[in-house]
Amino acid sequence: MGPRDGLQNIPDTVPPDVKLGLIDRLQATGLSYIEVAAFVSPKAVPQMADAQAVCAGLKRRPGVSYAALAPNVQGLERALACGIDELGLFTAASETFSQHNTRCTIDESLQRAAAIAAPARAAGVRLRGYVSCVLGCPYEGATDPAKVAELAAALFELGCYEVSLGDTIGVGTPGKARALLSRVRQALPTAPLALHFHDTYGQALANILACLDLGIASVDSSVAGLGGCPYAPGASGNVASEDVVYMLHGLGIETGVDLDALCAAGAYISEALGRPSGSKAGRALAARARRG
Ligand SMILES: CC(C)(COP(=O)([O-])OP(=O)([O-])OC[C@H]1O[C@@H](n2cnc3c(N)ncnc32)[C@H](O)[C@@H]1OP(=O)([O-])[O-])[C@@H](O)C(=O)NCCC(=O)NCCSC(=O)C[C@@](C)(O)CC(=O)[O-]
Repeated sequence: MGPRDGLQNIPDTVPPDVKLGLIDRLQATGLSYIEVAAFVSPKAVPQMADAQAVCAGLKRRPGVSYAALAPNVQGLERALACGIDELGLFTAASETFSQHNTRCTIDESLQRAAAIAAPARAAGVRLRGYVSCVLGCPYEGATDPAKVAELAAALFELGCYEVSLGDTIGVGTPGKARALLSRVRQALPTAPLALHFHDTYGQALANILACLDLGIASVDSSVAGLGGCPYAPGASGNVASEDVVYMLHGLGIETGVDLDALCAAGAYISEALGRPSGSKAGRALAARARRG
């Protein structure tokens, strides 16, 4: 998620060549999915205004899928013109968040997603779904798990190959995350679900660990722990990719990702942004490398 969720909330403009430098380094790690941009309104998210330039500058590698978000047909058209591989369709399990994030109701967000889905699939673009606020909303508080299950099912109906469940503000704890996923699993026993945890309360890794045995093979993360939605006040970044990979490798789970190369990507973007990396594993491995 680094080049998209990771950067969308950064107030200073990050030039396209810095974003492309990050994408180059991420694709060298063995990652097979990189969310590179969002074809959203530049008034809503100014940092994503250069989505076209970023896509035009990609040095594509075989085996890597380059993805972007699109909230409406205008976003679809811009994305298709850029030859994007995958589009992210997004909705939220909270009416108030939906209004803040996309200026429409939840139903309208699904109608917009439906208007994108058929032409995108006809153009050979894969679809990935997102449900935001699955464990809590910054405006409405607790979320009804049944609503999350209903929205995930609706996104699969539209042809998404996978739906990502987003704890947008990072309020989830392992017990609640597991209970939510168990509830969604009742409705969608075999559906390919992904987890998307923000780490606001330091619970993201624990949440992932608590959910791994419920049929999860896909975890969203941002290198250096960057990220946050501009319409989720107080939320911090995604779980750091380096920390997730360190944990999974420690569990003996193969990811295909080179952790040292991932740490180098995290160090690159942290230096470019002039801030310390939000990844504990990234910082520890860098310190160990300096000690020799
Ligand atoms: C949905 C809208 C467009 C509605 O915004 P709106 O203002 O209601 O849209 P509109 O149709 O009335 O158009 C207003 C202006 O925006 C332009 N416009 C309209 N659409 C586009 C487009 N696609 N690309 C470029 N320009 C666009 C349109 O052309 C017009 O320009 P004007 O005539 O004023 O110059 C807006 O609210 C929006 O773009 N929202 C996206 C917000 C966003 O990107 N949020 C972050 C991503 S979601 C997230 O981070 C959560 C996630 C996925 O990571 C998971 C999790 O953590 O939970």
